[in-house]
Amino acid sequence: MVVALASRVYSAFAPPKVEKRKDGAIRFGVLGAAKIAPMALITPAQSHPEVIVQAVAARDRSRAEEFAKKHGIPEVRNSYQELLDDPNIDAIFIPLPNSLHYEWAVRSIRAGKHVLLEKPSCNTSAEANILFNLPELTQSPNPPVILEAFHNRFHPAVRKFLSFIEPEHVVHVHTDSMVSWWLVNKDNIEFSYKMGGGSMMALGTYNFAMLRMIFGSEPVECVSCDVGVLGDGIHDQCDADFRAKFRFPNGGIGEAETTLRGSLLWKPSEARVTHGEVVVPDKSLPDTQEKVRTREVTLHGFIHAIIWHRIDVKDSFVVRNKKDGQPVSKWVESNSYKAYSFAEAGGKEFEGVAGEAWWMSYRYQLEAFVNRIKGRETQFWVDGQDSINQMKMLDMAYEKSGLGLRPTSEFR
Ligand SMILES: NC(=O)C1=CN([C@@H]2O[C@H](COP(=O)(O)OP(=O)(O)OC[C@H]3O[C@@H](n4cnc5c(N)ncnc54)[C@H](OP(=O)(O)O)[C@@H]3O)[C@@H](O)[C@H]2O)C=CC1
Ligand SMILES: O=C1OC[C@@H](O)[C@H](O)[C@H]1O
Repeated sequence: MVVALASRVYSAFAPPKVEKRKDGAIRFGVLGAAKIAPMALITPAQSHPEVIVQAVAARDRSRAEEFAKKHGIPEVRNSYQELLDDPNIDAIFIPLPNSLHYEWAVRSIRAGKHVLLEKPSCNTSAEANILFNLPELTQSPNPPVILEAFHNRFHPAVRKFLSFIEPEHVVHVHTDSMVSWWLVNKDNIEFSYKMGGGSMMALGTYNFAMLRMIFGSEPVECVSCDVGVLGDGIHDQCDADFRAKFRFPNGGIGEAETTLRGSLLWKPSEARVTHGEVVVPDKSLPDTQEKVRTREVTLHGFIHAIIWHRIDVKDSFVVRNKKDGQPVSKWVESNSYKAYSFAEAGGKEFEGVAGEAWWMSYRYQLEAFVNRIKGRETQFWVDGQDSINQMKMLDMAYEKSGLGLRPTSEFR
């Protein structure tokens, strides 16, 4: 197991470099010399024959030059806008602070570029509503493609996990995620209100997306949202951690908790789903008895599945008398699964979906993004309405927390 992990992670971060297609490769421009850009785009692009990271722009040219040199990016532009104005650039990657996502995504779309937009897509649902309903996105022919970079949703582990879930029967979900305290400095954008900071924006949004996918619906209410702040009087509009509870249309409760000041050692994120009782047909039983199943499904590692993940499915069965509910027999069936590739995930719905065990979620995401641009089929996607709904959930939680929404841009 340790050898497999080491080999997988090594290949994920140092992937085989493939030859780029002479015609039709997508040329990316990157806005900002952001920390996440190598992992989210530059490294995954190395193994994609149809992706070339062509240029980068930073607020300060020398910073962009240094970044370009370090990551083998051939061109540097003097400003973000200059990159958007370049006719040789097909797609823009936006790993800017959250408060700038909306403006630069709108500018990119208006410049006719495809957009890979870091999560969360915007600062508020009001921004998301405008962005994902831009008229350019439905133009014909060849509308630009925009994708909120919810990388983990493209990983086979998440898709396999979802395949065990029966959304209408879900009664409770627990999700947690963390970043160790030593990875996030208080001067980072995560703690700047003006930049759209907060643990829900940075990390909790993954928990929220899991809840939305598990219930297969949108929350009707944020029942509670308790936040912790640094308490230094400077960064206190940003949640350093939170615990929220949502009610979904079927009456089920989804809980999410996250911290940006977690323990020294990493704990994989976790989503634990409890189903209510379901009567399972069983012809071998007499008419006076019924078989009932309750299922618990847990995904350990829903954000960084490439490092390690495990899916546990525990089915508890009871055969009982219909008349008085008295149990006749009880047993538990437990199984664990992993899915680093769609081939490993198995099953009809994953047949033929591309991937390698060493692909990071970002690489799976890039595959889908390119396929969309090329008009090919994509098995999984995050569409504009999905991103708008995601922002609505974040709005709900921030409103409930008392911290208030992150600032909405005045750019139109
Ligand atoms: N998908 C994932 O796994 C992750 C996604 N993210 C997301 O990516 C985005 C960027 O995060 P991260 O890479 O950690 O952030 P960084 O702080 O490393 O990068 C942000 C970039 O934004 C640019 N920028 C422009 N204006 C400002 C400003 N006023 N203040 C600060 N920076 C500015 C800077 O570019 P310049 O070089 O031009 O100065 C900087 O390089 C966020 O939206 C975050 O949520 C973050 C971590 C993981
Ligand atoms: O987007 C993110 O995903 C992974 C986390 O480790 C990171 O802090 C967060 O911003």
